Amino acid sequence: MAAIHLENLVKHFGGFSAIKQMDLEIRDKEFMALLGPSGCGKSTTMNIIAGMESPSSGRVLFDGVDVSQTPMGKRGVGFVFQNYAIFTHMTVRQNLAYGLKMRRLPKAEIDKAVAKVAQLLQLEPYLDRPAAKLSVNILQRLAIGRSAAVNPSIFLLDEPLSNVDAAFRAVMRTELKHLQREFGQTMVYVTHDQLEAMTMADRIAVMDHGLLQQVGSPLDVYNNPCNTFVARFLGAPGMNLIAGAVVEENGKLSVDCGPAGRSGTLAAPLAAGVRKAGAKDVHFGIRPEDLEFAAEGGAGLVMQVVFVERIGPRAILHLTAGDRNAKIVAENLAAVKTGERLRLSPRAGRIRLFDAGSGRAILEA
Ligand SMILES: Nc1ncnc2c1ncn2[C@@H]1O[C@H](COP(=O)(O)OP(=O)(O)OP(=O)(O)O)[C@@H](O)[C@H]1O
Repeated sequence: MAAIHLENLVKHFGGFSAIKQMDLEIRDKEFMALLGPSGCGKSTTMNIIAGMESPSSGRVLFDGVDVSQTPMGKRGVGFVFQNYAIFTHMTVRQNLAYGLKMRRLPKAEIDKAVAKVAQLLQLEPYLDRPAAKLSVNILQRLAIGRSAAVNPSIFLLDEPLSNVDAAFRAVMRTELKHLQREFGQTMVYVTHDQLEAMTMADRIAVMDHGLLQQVGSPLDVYNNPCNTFVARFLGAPGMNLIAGAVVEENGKLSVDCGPAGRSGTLAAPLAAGVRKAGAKDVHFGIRPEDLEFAAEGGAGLVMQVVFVERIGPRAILHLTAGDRNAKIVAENLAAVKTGERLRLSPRAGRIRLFDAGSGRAILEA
């Protein structure tokens, strides 16, 4: 068992609060990504879990036991940083065996563990090479392998792929997930790259300005962001958020998005949520892949194409209507031209509304 509980965590550096308040449960054997923009407090959180920093207040519990005062070396966590810490005077095999030797394990056991990690991380061809001669990609793979070899029940990785090239990063995303399944560790993974978080994590903890914004499965946080920060931060491009005002006509609610026009009638559960919240000024949220072309004369927003960004078979259309902006992502947009006016309607069930004042999502009722 290796569940982690961060309880009422706060961290100040002098007068600056890097973590304002944080409560987070990381389940045993879970792959949890800490995701957020630079400076939001991800590494500080990770360092507190590792024992490299102590919290200003609050507690860190491993399986219900308070480890807040336990020194790093006694916490039994593996840690891999952005900058690989490898002994360059040793071979790959010696690096992989290092932690196991320190634990004075029998040679046969060390050999077995090294062979397993080398196979999982595809380090077999390099085993007898000096680490000093390895490429950056392989060095980082070795850094991960060296920490994994001792099979810590908690494995912390802080931006481990940010220095490796894009193709290798894609390979490592799969390998890391595989490694975690194979070893059954609780893995906490710090990244500002949503693709890494979305592809590997069981759950994502989204942070901003030292505060936890939302925790959930990748699909849940993507589909149901709790506020406008999460809505914008996840997705490439992020969710469209078009300023609007709720209007009621014949007992039906829709959103008037000013120069972009009026949305269709809101579905009953969302309309009930708007009524319950008493929301008036809102952000009309729709993912760029959830805006479809609508028939002329029908309901929907009308916006003009200002830029067509082609990415292979897909394109991102940049749209505007007065001071309102939006983007669509779709395939087969070859015929669309800059300057064209498009009528757009959201895919059924995909509209999200956020209170304009607080930025919080308006939930269905
Ligand atoms: N030892 C320190 N002394 C003073 N300020 C610090 C210290 N460590 C971190 N900070 C500040 O705390 C804030 C959070 O830093 P942290 O490294 O946790 O952010 P992050 O989300 O991991 O971002 P990045 O990806 O850029 O490292 C930043 O503003 C940083 O400058």
